[in-house]
Amino acid sequence: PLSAMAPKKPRCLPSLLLPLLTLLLPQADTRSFVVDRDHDRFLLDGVPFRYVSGSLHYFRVPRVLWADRLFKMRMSGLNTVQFYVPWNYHEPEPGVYNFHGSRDLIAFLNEAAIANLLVILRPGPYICAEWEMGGLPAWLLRKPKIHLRTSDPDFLAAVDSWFKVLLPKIYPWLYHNGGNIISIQVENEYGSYRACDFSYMRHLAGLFRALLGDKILLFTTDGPEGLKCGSLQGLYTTVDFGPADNMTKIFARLRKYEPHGPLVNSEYYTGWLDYWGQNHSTRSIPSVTKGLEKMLKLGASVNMYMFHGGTNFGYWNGADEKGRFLPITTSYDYDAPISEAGDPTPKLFALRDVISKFQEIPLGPLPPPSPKMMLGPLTLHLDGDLLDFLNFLCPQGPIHSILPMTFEAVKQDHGFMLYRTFLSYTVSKPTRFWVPNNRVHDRAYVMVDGVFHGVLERNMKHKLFVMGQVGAKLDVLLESMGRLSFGSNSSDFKGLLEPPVLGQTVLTEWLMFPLKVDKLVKWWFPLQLLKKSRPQNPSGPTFYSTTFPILGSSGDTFLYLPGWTKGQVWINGFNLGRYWTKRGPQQTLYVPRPLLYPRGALNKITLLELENAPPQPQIQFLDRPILNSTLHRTYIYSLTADVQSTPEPMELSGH
Ligand SMILES: CCCC/N=C1\SC[C@@H]2[C@H](O)[C@H](O)[C@@H](O)CN12
Repeated sequence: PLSAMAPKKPRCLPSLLLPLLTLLLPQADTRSFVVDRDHDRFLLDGVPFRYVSGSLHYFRVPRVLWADRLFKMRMSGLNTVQFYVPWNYHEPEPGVYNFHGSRDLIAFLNEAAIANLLVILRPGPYICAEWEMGGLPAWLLRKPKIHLRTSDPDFLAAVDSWFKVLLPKIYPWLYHNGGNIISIQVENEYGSYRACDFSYMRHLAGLFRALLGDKILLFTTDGPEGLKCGSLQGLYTTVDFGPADNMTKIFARLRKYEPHGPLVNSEYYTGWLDYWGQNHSTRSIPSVTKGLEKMLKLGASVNMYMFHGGTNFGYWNGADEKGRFLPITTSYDYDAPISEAGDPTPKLFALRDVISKFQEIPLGPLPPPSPKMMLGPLTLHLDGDLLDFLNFLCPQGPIHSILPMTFEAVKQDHGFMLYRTFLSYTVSKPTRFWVPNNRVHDRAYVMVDGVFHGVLERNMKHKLFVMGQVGAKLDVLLESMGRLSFGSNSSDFKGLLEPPVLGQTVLTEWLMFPLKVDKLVKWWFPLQLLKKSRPQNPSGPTFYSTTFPILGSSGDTFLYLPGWTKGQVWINGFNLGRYWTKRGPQQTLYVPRPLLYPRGALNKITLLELENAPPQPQIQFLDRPILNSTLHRTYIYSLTADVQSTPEPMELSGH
């Protein structure tokens, strides 16, 4: 692997010069990155070194765009890139590993080296990151009593097995071995987790040492309140905080754990995350640049979280729990210096100016924003109700159980599962259908004989009433909105976690259909030819699609779905992510140009609308994002709120 900092060996040197040059180059045996406690600094190859780093998550950026983003980070004056390794992204099933394509971690390390960036690696096993289950694989929950992030033997066995695959892969990339990885984080903000299990942290530290040797710098990161349970003897202690926090107080608290050595902020927040149904988060440029300058003046090493946020494609978003369940949006723009579409922002140039006061900035301009494309409006045709395709979505047929089973119990990790039962008596008047104790995880779309009746949602007190003849099909489509990635003191199982109740009758005898929606959407066969010819419902889970060519010049674009409610989008079979136009604040989905076929070829877009499509099922592609639809009021009310006091439904302001 290429070393990020050693000068590149020039090619075809006269043979007599090569030995001399080799003497000048830092070789693997003289390469080092260490803490100099006598002078409160890092040393790189024996020379004082301070990293100015930025976070970029390869798992949130298509591989073909990695080099572009890393180059822009280097040109911004950064000398290091920090990123997580999500366990669930690479081990989809126990013992099944995927390091190909946009999961090719080694290729990303090499791209960082080519961009002349050192690497701070954060392999977890838990990473938080607003990522599904904080990076832990959902299949861990197939053992329902497992205690995540503790010395639970089942959890440690899975962790050991994973790290015995991952860590040997990165060993050659450690800086002292000739690579660009200068330090590695153990766990993530462990001090914020209730367990405070030092046996677990010691196990991880021992495992990392056993597999990576004793030269690599291992560290921990915690918020200021988490240092007690998050730090560990032998691991360098670092903190995270943002522009509004009291840096003096926090660094003073850090000094109680690291009396000597460089001050490090491993996550200096340049922006913040967004939740569906909440306002878009931003951090002002003056506040962010002021904090960075103050830290650099102190001689601290800093990683800016995020420098480029990217996108939660597919079902990969995580969620928080702050009195209620708050799923993270598809966009992870994070109001970061490099926008979700990879464009330098004013915040980047302002930060670059600050960095230039402390270290050399690469000469040359930042690339301009990428070309953007507008298209449409396009009219989609209705392919059919989701129920029309049940045999194709669940070819192996349903699983029967007296009580409903969770996603994890049937080994469905993400997406959707249909729960079906039959009315054992005629319900002749509107009767409440509900799930006790808020055990809908996370959204349930209710149909009676295929007719959509409404939605039940986690942490919501929706009232839903149904009627039907004896023997009528009662279908409940469950959607997982992403597992808790932070703050969870319990495992976030998905599905109907308790049997629903109709009136006063607990409903039993269920069929579970795990749905392979992504497989069906990828099918070349036009969906509408598969459906039974019957009148379609005006609402409820329904597939729409169309094909379209790009006639003019192509470019990045932003899918806009005015009038649609909530659903999932695929472009040319790629799962672009969730949309929730009705709830916001995100109104558009970023479509990277490489996903689109160039002139002449037909592109295909497929929507699974879960509630209600607009009268005219049209979509557009805009040349700019809409991430901050102002929410006057929201539907969000917690389980304990009195329904009567709930504010009026939200209206989205236009832009
Ligand atoms: C008060 C915030 C505590 C949760 N920590 C957060 S929210 C945004 C970031 C990312 O999740 C990051 O992965 C965490 O390590 C720290 N952090």
